Amino acid sequence: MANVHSNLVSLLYVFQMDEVYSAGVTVASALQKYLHGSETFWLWVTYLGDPACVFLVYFPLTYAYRRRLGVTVLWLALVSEWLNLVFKWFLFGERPFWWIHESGRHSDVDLKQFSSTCETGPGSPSGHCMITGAALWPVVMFLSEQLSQRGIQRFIPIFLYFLLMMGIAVSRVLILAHFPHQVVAGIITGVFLGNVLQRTVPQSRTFVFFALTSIFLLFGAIFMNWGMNKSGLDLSWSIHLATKWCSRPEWIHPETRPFSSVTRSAGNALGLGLALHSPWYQSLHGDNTRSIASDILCTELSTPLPVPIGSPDPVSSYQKDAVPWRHPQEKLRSHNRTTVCIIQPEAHIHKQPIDTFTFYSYVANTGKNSECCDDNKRQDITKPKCKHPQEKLHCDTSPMTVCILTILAAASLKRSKV
Ligand SMILES: O=P(O)(O)OC[C@H]1O[C@@H](O)[C@H](O)[C@@H](O)[C@@H]1O
Repeated sequence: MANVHSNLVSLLYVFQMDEVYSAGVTVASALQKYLHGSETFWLWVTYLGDPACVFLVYFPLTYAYRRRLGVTVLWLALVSEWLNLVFKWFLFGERPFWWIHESGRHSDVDLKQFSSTCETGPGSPSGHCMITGAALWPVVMFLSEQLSQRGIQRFIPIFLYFLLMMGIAVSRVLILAHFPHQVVAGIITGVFLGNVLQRTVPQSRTFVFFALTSIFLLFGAIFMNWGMNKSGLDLSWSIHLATKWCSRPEWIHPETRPFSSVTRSAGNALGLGLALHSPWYQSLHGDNTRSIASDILCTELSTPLPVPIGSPDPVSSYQKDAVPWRHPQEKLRSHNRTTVCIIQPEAHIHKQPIDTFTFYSYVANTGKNSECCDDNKRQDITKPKCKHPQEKLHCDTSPMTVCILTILAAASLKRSKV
């Protein structure tokens, strides 16, 4: 009886969600129609809302202005980015660019995809709205406090904040990355988190606190992922749908995969600890320009920490007209053997090289190009990693980063006699 009841509830839920998604598609279709011609502008707005922008642009800028404010922005960004992923794993939100195909609605509407459309994570709530919204909230509060003597002017930062948030929301719906209710949920959650978390910023905590936070974020997500997989939930469902319905394989970016954001949050927590505690950083403190430079460097260095995001080797750097090829079943026959398909497959049509991960996923999910390679059209490039000087640089990044961070951490611990 309980089973029948829960089945009825989930049926009702699916039915209602389909109604909501359907209404969302109508809104997206209207936006694409009325905002036709200004797509480049909206792609820029989407870029302004990208969580990556918080780490690489908003954080250094606010830090240069007020050290405390900068640290608050970074802390809020990394905590809300992690929470956003957890919400997404539990809420299973669809994205319009794949939902219209899966539901069969694509024949009723004429909708276009863009270069930023093909996000590979679940859609609910919007990370652009939630993470950027949370991270910028303390900036808004700070600015309106500064203007508190000037009467009505103190509302200008709040007005500009909501204008930006609305713009980001519209851009996400327009490019089919989100349904309207997902961006609204993102803004509400972002404002709420910004408000609550700004009171918990660990400005004067030890390096060990940041190291433990980093470990918690990384392993907490891995453990959660493992637990959900064990209980039968396939958390890569969104990656499969995104690669299946993205209209161009080169628009699927590995860095949008859910686990990339975990490594970024964990890396930034560690980077923040190092920035606040390393003697190297302390010696630069006081000189604003160099402080900013060292800050950006710390963030940049910590970003590619443990990076389980698939094959790193860019295709085009050593053989422009070839795409690495490995048939999913080929794995059974030849371990660690990568071959290059001399006939340029799908990527050639779009005149743009694509990376190995994207290509594998595209083939695995769409079944396209499966006839591309036969044995005499392949060139064996066993152990291709770091073959080209440019690739070497790329491949060497992670060990180098770990090495530098370890030295800095050791020096910092020695100095503080922990
Ligand atoms: O949920 P949204 O708005 O698509 O945004 C989330 C993702 O946006 C991507 O572009 C980022 O690279 C990810 O790290 C982030 O998690």
